[in-house]
Amino acid sequence: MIRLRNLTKRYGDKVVVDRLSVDLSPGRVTGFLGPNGAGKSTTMRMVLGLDRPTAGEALVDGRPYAELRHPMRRVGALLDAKAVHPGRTARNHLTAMARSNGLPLRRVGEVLETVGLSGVADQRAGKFSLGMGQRLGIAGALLGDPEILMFDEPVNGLDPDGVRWIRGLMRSLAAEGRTVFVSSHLMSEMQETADHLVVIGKGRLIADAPVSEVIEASSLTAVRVRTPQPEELEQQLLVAGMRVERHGGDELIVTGGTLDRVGGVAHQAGVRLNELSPRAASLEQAYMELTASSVEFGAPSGAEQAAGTDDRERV
Ligand SMILES: Nc1ncnc2c1ncn2[C@@H]1O[C@H](COP(=O)(O)OP(=O)(O)OP(=O)(O)O)[C@@H](O)[C@H]1O
Repeated sequence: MIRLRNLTKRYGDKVVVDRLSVDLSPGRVTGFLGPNGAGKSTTMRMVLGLDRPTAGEALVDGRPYAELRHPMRRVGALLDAKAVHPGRTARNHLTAMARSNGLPLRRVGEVLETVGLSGVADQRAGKFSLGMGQRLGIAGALLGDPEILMFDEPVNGLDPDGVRWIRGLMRSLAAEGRTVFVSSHLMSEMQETADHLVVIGKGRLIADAPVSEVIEASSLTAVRVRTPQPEELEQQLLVAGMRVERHGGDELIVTGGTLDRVGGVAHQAGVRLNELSPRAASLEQAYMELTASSVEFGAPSGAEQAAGTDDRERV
């Protein structure tokens, strides 16, 4: 378990991570999302003791990383896949890591197998493609067979096959009861891979919730209803505080209410329904709304203009 308590990092005047308090639980993949510069890498670096918090703390199994007796057996991380000596072979790189951390050398062969690099284990890492480099970085993270894994943008630059492989790997690590914490900018990928999300913007917590809740909270998540009595139902839904759009003769698109609530209102009003179905927003749409006011770099998006600034309160 990773526990962040009021974790704060300042560089000069700039607050990069701002009083972040989150628990990352075992047995699930937690996606770590936020616009460029939001503070994701800095947070991960503080968990690993690579950056010192200005205030607050990042605890691994109740202790700061620096106080762990066998850190690589507790936490494995991929932060920068390029942090490998280019002249070393994959096997030598992992062997050196295993030796310096007191890990059994048999793990080298095992993790090379897990990441699919056994066939190129004796080639120099400097000659590796981006995807092979990522796999080698992941092998390093797995070397100590740790309960906690952190991956900073692990699918960066991977082909679809590699992306699918990483998804399967993370799911299986979580299914084994491990804590998996992964940052990514690929929302469709996170929607497939993560169980839970931590979203930050400008260093602050915006959301800490299951993926399904983040999506449900989007204003674009709606309920589609078809009824032969659209006027009557619209009236009752408006009275119940929901928003209704009429589409065609018998179709209503309802926002601001769950499937159950819409069904309940129809039932109470004695309105017959021919269809009652969810229209889920994508995680990307939900994310764009949530972070609209936290994007530091880049042009404002359509979602930002549409979403206003209060949406982050909803999750
Ligand atoms: N050593 C440093 N000195 C000064 N500022 C830094 C340092 N490291 C990071 N920052 C600043 O902290 C902010 C957060 O950076 P960080 O890399 O943690 O964000 P991120 O969410 O991982 O971004 P990205 O998605 O672009 O990787 C940025 O504005 C960055 O410029």
